[in-house]
Amino acid sequence: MFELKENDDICRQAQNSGTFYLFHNFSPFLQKIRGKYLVPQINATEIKKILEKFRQNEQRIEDSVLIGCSGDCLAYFALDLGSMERSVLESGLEGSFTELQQAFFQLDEKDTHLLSSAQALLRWHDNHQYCSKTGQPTKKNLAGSKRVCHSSGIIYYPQMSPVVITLLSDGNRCLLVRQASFPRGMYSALAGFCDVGETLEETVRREVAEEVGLEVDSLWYSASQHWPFPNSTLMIACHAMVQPQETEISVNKLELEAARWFSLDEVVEALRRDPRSSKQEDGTFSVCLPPKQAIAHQLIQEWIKNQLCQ
Ligand SMILES: NC(=O)c1ccc[n+]([C@@H]2O[C@H](COP(=O)([O-])OP(=O)(O)OC[C@H]3O[C@@H](n4cnc5c(N)ncnc54)[C@H](O)[C@@H]3O)[C@@H](O)[C@H]2O)c1
Ligand SMILES: [Mg+2]
Repeated sequence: MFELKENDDICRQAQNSGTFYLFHNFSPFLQKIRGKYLVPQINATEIKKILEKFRQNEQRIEDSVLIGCSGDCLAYFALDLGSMERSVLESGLEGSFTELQQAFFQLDEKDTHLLSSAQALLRWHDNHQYCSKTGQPTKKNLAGSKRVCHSSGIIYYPQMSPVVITLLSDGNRCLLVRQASFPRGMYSALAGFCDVGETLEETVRREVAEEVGLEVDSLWYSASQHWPFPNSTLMIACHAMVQPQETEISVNKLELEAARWFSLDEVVEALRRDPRSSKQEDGTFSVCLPPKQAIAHQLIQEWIKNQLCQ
């Protein structure tokens, strides 16, 4: 990856043997076969044919960005054809440009990872076309790993915002929260963006105090994931404990709609429930939890495992 990022000539060669994922205004090109989404992988020759068919300059392939590399050094690229007519492209390519969020939870792990990195990188380039100091256009290197303002020499690198997500426990129960924007009935672990200069531990303690008014006693790291919604974040997942005698919650209603402690049985039952069928006969929604693709799900699974091992 380093050579591909740093050397435009090597990257150009890799484009000729690489695999491309197409987007249109940040929506990936997908095919739906027997109810399942497939992510077509297109090679450089096919991309050039598509560009030729739609009377686009072959050079447009150089607008693509590098999003990864396979074990046997096959490079993956993403190309956004947003300036072209969407419906014409779709009928020519026999598939459709689908909102990432719509397909995300039905795709294979490798595809979700590549498509979310691709969308984040394409968005970053779209938002950084001008130097914020000089106002002059910036130019991307071939791989898309940076943009340079040739007037000031400033180099811009793609960024993600760090977010901590914490599953809080009092030893017997775990704390789950919901924002008004979550799907009905859905509860998740408590999340918050890192402030500049903060350590992850400080963010966990501050967010827990701000959102539910509790004091974290101890915490430990679990895992991380890139999360593309609504913008590119690096989710850093932690477990944390409060003292069992200090569990009274004070919900910050500006940030959360609700927060409460859940027993092991309640969590196990909620995890079994399909979020799509959590609506009850009286119109209310049963508690449901994030799907397996979200790191919150992994934290909850780990907590259950720990409780069962006690
Ligand atoms: N993958 C998962 O399992 C999972 C679960 C829960 C939340 N999340 C994600 O975590 C993210 C953060 O959670 P939250 O909304 O509770 O955060 P939060 O508690 O920090 O509240 C969001 C507010 O923080 C401010 N903010 C500070 N820095 C920001 C930045 N860089 N970008 C946007 N807003 C910023 C804004 O005022 C925003 O309204 C969300 O984007 C959400 O999608 C992911
Ligand atoms: Mg939050």
